[in-house]
Amino acid sequence: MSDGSIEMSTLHREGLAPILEDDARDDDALLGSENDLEEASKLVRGEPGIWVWLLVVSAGISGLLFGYDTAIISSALLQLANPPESSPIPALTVAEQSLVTSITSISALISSLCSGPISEYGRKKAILAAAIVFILGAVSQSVAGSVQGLIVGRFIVGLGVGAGSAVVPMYITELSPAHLRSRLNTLNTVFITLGQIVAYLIGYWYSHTPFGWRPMFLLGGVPAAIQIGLLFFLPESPRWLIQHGYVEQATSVLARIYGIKQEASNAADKRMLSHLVRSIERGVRSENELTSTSAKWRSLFGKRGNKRALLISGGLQGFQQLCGFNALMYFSSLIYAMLNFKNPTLTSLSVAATNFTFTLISLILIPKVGKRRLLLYSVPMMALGLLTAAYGFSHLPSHEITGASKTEPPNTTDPSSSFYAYVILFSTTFYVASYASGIGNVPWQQAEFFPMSVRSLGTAIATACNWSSNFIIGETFLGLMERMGAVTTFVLFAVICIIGWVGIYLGYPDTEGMNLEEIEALLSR
Ligand SMILES: O[C@H]1[C@H](O)[C@@H](O)[C@H](O)[C@@H](O)[C@H]1O
Repeated sequence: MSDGSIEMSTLHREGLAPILEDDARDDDALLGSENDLEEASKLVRGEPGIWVWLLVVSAGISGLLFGYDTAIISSALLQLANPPESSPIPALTVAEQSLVTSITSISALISSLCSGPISEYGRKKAILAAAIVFILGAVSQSVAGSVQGLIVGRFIVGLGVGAGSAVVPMYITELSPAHLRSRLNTLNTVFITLGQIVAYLIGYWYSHTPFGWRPMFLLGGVPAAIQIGLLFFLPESPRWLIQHGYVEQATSVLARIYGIKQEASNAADKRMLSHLVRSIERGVRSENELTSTSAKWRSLFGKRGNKRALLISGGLQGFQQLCGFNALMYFSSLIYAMLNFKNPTLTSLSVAATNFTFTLISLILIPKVGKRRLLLYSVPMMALGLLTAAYGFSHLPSHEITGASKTEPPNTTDPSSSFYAYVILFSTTFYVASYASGIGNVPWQQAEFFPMSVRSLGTAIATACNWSSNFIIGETFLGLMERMGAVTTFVLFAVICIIGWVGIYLGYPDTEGMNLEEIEALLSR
């Protein structure tokens, strides 16, 4: 049965109907604390333990690939811009370098928009499709014999990045028990940032090998192949299963997630399970009311709760990129070279390492402090870091980046220059740490804001806001530095942080520990 409806006969077959009917009779009782899945799960919760974490790790490989494929390009470009004589690809011009970098954001933008309809066929299938595309992209990039071939390869890999970035957080959100949801989603960002570190290390490893860019690209296919193997053991999202009438499978997945023994005769356990199923079923019912895509669009842009969800998640995703973090990720070697640091590649590895470390720290902080508070504390720190960096730049003899090959290092015989170079290094590191603690990962928890009926569509649009802003920053950063200078550029990013903070203060709700249905009710108020 895959028409999206749940027949009562199916429920009888599954043996759940009596329990559900019983629950329905007791609805009033359920409206108290039992209506809170979090509370209910505490009553009967065994330990979901390693199983849920393993699921997230398997799905998180898409995050690893996202990080790897977006970061490996900076090391590959260093080689492609200075190829050996025997190279079939002539040295890339600056315009070609920009295109090879940014084409990935464009295809990620396209595929994130298409990920909505694709994930309607199953979250697992969408993750599988992304993994296959990652492999195709890795192979086509590594065998490229021309600039056009490279561009096609980068385009393909971007399709995998975009689809994975939209579907995996949604899968994790739908699979996680309420009390672990934030943490498990942060784990996905930990994977993204780990992928970026791995990319820098592999880039560094192959930096002196002629045509080292080929293995750099090819290695991106390995985790994707592993993920395809692991996908056989991954369950489908219980929400998707219930939506498509597979109540029995959904029940057994939920039982494992919440650490409930399915065959247990324990009434509390059975009640808990049936309650979980019923609560998802409520969401599914609203899904079934919206069968056509146009009805979903109307609901997304027409219903108060959905409009708010879109504004919050899309706004946060846009802000995550417009605050300029990826400018550092992509161009920090260039900035540190301009500041005359001896080994700019290693210095920029410090950006990736700080990003990874503080994303890990936020894994612990988020459940304790809450996402809203963490954002409100960390975003002003980002602004402070940026303004301090601007202050450092203002004391350097030249604070303009005039293109990869034309950097003008500060006068190193002047000791104050190197002092201000360190001011910039420390303040940008501080900025990265503050970014990673909050805005670097919170936006990816967007799926929780959307009710089931418009979740895949809403998530897809919010993710597209991320990729379009990512593209804007990647394309304009060097131009801004060239035309306005580093001081103005960094002050501009600080102003964006302050505007973002005001938006968060006014609009970002505190959803910590709430189940998805409660969040829906909160946003519709
Ligand atoms: O959440 C991730 C993470 O912060 C990455 O480090 C960054 O490169 C991505 O653009 C972002 O979406």
